[in-house]
Amino acid sequence: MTLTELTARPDESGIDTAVAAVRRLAAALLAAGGRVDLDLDDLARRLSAMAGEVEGLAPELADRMVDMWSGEGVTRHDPVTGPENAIAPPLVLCAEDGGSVAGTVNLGIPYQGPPGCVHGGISALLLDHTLGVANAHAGTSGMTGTLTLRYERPVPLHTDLVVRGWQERVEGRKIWSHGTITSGEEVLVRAEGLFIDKHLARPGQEVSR
Ligand SMILES: CCCCC/C=C\C/C=C\C/C=C\C/C=C\CCCC(=O)SCCNC(=O)CCNC(=O)[C@H](O)C(C)(C)COP(=O)(O)OP(=O)(O)OC[C@H]1O[C@@H](n2cnc3c(N)ncnc32)[C@H](O)[C@@H]1OP(=O)(O)O
Repeated sequence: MTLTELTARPDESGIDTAVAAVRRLAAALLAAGGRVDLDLDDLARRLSAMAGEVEGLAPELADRMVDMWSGEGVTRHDPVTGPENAIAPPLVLCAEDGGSVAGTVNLGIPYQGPPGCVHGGISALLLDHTLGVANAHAGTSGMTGTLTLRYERPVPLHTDLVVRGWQERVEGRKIWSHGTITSGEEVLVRAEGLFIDKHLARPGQEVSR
């Protein structure tokens, strides 16, 4: 089966690799903690200088927003799949037979809630977005109205997890979608979402789908 990718796979050069380095640094700082044999004040100065260098190059926010939301932009900057977003794992979602979408992700300590486990809000974030992509894939999408999660088992860190979503049914402007996070055969989290077919205008464009 050839999997159709619905979200952006990170590029191996350019912005995606710079963002991947930032993601790695955030995880490394969290892993190291404050009691390391390193001049953290000096490190902070060097990192702040780098941040200032990039900030100084950024276009006007309004222009950047137009750029972000044009073309495939929707898949590049979001906090779940976006390779340009350092807080995204990032999750790559593919279409599956039967209309569902799914991707595998392995989450480290920046996403920790209970000891050694993924934070419940992170599970909700991954599922909210995955259901949204499943809706877009099915052809009728909208904004999340209500999202209900059932946390069946603790979600382990440092483990391959499959995040899956599919659209159940559409009635008028209401879209019901379901999803799961699984490890092997075991369902760890179940989600039910009620999305409302409403679309905000993308910056620089009329309302679009
Ligand atoms: C990267 C993110 C991109 C987001 C793009 C969005 C679209 C997708 C496009 C491409 C897809 C690609 C990727 C997308 C991936 C992820 C998507 C992320 C999703 C989000 O992250 S999105 C942010 C969180 N989300 C909000 O920020 C919503 C704030 N909220 C509102 O904007 C309104 O509140 C709204 C629109 C919900 C309703 O407003 P409205 O005025 O259109 O609705 P109205 O009153 O006409 O009700 C009509 C019928 O829906 C029922 N109803 C109303 N509200 C309900 C609710 N909350 N729950 C359950 N049922 C509800 C009524 O009870 C009535 O039912 P009935 O007809 O039976 O009486």
